[in-house]
Amino acid sequence: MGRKFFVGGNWKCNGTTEEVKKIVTTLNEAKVPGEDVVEVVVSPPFVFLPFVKSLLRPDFHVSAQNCWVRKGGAYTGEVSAEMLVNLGIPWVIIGHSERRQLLNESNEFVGDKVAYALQQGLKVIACIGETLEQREAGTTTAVVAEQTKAIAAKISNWDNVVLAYEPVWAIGTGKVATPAQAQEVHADLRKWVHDNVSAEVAASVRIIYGGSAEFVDIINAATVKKN
Ligand SMILES: O=C[C@H](O)COP(=O)(O)O
Repeated sequence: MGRKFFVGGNWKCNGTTEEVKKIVTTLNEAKVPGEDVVEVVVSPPFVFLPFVKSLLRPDFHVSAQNCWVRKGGAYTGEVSAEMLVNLGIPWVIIGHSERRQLLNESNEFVGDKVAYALQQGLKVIACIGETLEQREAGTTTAVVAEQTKAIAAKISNWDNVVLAYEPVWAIGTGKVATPAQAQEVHADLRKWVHDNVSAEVAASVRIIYGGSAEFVDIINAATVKKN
């Protein structure tokens, strides 16, 4: 069977109760293929998670944007994987470039977080991606391989992992990666997983593009082409 499509929305540190309500109302009215074809996951800030979960249609799911690296305890300001499980939150984003860059989360720390979240029963959207400097230096493949290696070193079961390729130069910059650029890195990544994890995981793991994207009106594009 082919890999199921995956669509995610990271709301980052944005929103008010009113805005969240509006977005969820819009999402609830959206027409999408069934859950057997595409998984739809939205990732509001922690404080809105239970609220969004309670309003969101049941075929769409919620994700946290982060969680603590180990069991909860005296870690002021943190939210543990156990708490997310307790709230019925199925997904968590780990290793987003904003956390890697602004909060100095290292590859190793991200690997530990992914492993701990998976152990607790969460599904993980693990983010990787290169900076503009790294791309221009021709090290994109090596950088994403190194980031993936740090995760692979800590986990043995990839069933609940989605790899999100998020080029840092195409996040909040107004720049977007072309489909060909994203596809090239995805292919390299899948090859890395094949050679370093297993052929089975390489065939089954979902790799998604998570940088900014250009809106393409497929229906209009098809009409123009037809005419
Ligand atoms: O997690 C999503 C990416 O960081 C894309 O963010 P952006 O659409 O704000 O550039």
